[in-house]
Amino acid sequence: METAIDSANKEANGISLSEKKVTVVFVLGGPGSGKGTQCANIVQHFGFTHLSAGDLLRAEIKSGSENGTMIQNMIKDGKIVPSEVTVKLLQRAMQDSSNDKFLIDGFPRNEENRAAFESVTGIDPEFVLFFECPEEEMERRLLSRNQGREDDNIDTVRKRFKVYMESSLPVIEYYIAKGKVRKIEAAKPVKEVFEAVKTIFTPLKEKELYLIDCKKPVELIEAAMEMETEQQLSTCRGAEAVLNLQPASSVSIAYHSLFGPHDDLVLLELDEKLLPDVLHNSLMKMQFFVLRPKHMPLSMSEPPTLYCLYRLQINHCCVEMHKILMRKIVSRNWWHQSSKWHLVSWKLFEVAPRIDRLKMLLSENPYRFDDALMSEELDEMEKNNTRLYSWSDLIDKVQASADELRSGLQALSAVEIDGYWRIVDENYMDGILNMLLHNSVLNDWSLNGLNEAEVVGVLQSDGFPCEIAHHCLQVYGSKMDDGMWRLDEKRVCIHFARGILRGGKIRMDNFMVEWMRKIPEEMQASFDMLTGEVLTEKLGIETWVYAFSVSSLPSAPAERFSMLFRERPKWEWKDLQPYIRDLSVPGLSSEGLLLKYTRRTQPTPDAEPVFSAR
Ligand SMILES: Nc1ncnc2c1ncn2[C@@H]1O[C@H](COP(=O)(O)OP(=O)(O)O)[C@@H](O)[C@H]1O
Ligand SMILES: O=c1ccn([C@@H]2O[C@H](COP(=O)(O)OP(=O)(O)O)[C@@H](O)[C@H]2O)c(=O)[nH]1
Repeated sequence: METAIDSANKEANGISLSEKKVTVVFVLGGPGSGKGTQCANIVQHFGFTHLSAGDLLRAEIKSGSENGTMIQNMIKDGKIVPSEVTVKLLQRAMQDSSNDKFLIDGFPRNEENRAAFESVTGIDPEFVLFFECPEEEMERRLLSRNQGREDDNIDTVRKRFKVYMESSLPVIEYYIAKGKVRKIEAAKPVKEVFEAVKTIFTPLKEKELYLIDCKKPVELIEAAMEMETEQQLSTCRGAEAVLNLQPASSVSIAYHSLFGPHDDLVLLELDEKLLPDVLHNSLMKMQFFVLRPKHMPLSMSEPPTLYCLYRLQINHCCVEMHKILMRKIVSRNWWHQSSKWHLVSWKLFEVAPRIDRLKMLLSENPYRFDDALMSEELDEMEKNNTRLYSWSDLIDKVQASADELRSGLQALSAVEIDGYWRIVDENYMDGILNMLLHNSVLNDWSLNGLNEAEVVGVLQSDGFPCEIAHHCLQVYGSKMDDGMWRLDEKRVCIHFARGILRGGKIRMDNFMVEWMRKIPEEMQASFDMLTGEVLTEKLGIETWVYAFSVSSLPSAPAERFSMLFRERPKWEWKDLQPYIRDLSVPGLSSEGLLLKYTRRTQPTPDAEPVFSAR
């Protein structure tokens, strides 16, 4: 019904459909599936205007229009009224309304309806709400609808079902292929059906969103932001889209029936706490699942990070992420049964792993001399209270695959002690390295041919735990083919340089003297070794040197560049390069990175280019 305010608006504004941005949701489903009933609920909760094509046609008959008799006969026969009539009625109703959100119920009923609406109004529906209901249930409902409708008799009902199967279902299939269909299991009680409907209409921001991490880590926060742009949810290519996800690309996937029979995917189950809800078909909980490409093996001994499901809660101003560990695999049959699940959209977005988080976690509680003393006595209680992380804790907390985590741990020189991954305190490492070097002099060991058992034995007798002694060899040396270890000149020299610079900025000449004094006699240090570790600065005629290690910088490019430009507003390429060469952003070359985050200037054509903040 047009309200007084509606008419006033129309008069004042003369709004035409093309001038206002209109949101349309098509509500489709067989006759008696409950479209009208649920539309009334949606109107109340979500502020849409309900336009029932059938009601508009019946009103047209009542109004005594010239088409009245034709429409009446068609309805009596369960046939579809010509598109031009229906589209005109719908168009007029939308124009006459001051609302801009419409539920169009019972239309388009065939391909011709759909094409005519699209070409006349230029409107593409936001999505299609599809009520799926068995025919017997629809028939039962129609025959007891009791609204005095001429077409709710068994003969016309059968004809309507036939028309629905032949003409209307293809329209639904058309929208399924476009990823626009949100299917509702409509044979349940009205209230339950509405619960499912509600989750579809609830604005994304208020919803808990569940993202799948397929093949590669997924940037959840960016993904969530992207999801807020509704248009981007519309492109959907089903399971193919997941399987073909290219690095650095993003794709929206609506979960729909095209997924179901896909042979390459299996469904994985997740947190046990959620299982009862899912199994009992509580539609509210249906967002929880994970797709796993079948060709990827799943090892249950290691949590399968590659295929984890993330739960995202978007509050007013912050985005919180929880990863839910999967605990069980659910059989494939379950997947097939899942066709009744309602539709959820995801956005996948590939990014580099979050290794910074690993550094942060392990730095909370580095392994120190005290730990070595108390390791034996540390009971479980204490271990739980101190921040220690096992492999599975890290897999759970760091957004990276198992391989990426492994190389991240290696880059941090982390070591597994008593089942927990630890970074060893620098002073402690300094102590053990010095002890090794001291023993090499005492025992006349060559730093190019260290016997593992002998070194570890001696270090143990000096009070270092066996794991730490092995770790020392690993961090500062490499194992040779003959099983002996050789200390790596560069790594040892860098270690001592870092130790000196921990005290702060120092004059270059003093630094060099002290550095040479510290390094073992057999080794040769050169300042080039410290690329990416130190920066120099001219103060008057003196050159000073200070620690600025690439390993202490964040791995996210934006943060990395901001830190670099905070350190120095201008960088020459030779200085900058060591600090960015490890950055990797899927889909972005190093040139691309520079373009994105720096401004390049070249005072004269043959001068070195200089990079500053964008
Ligand atoms: N979920 C439901 N369970 C039982 N009866 C229902 C349900 N939804 C609707 N009905 C009843 O079924 C009949 C058909 O519903 P209606 O909303 O008019 O369907 P449609 O608009 O799809 O033709 C109505 O009498 C309605 O009260
Ligand atoms: O776009 C439409 C919508 C309805 N109808 C006619 O109106 C009847 C009743 O449709 P309605 O959607 O009101 O009833 P339902 O199918 O939901 O029971 C249909 O059988 C058709 O004959 C039509 O021709 N075009």
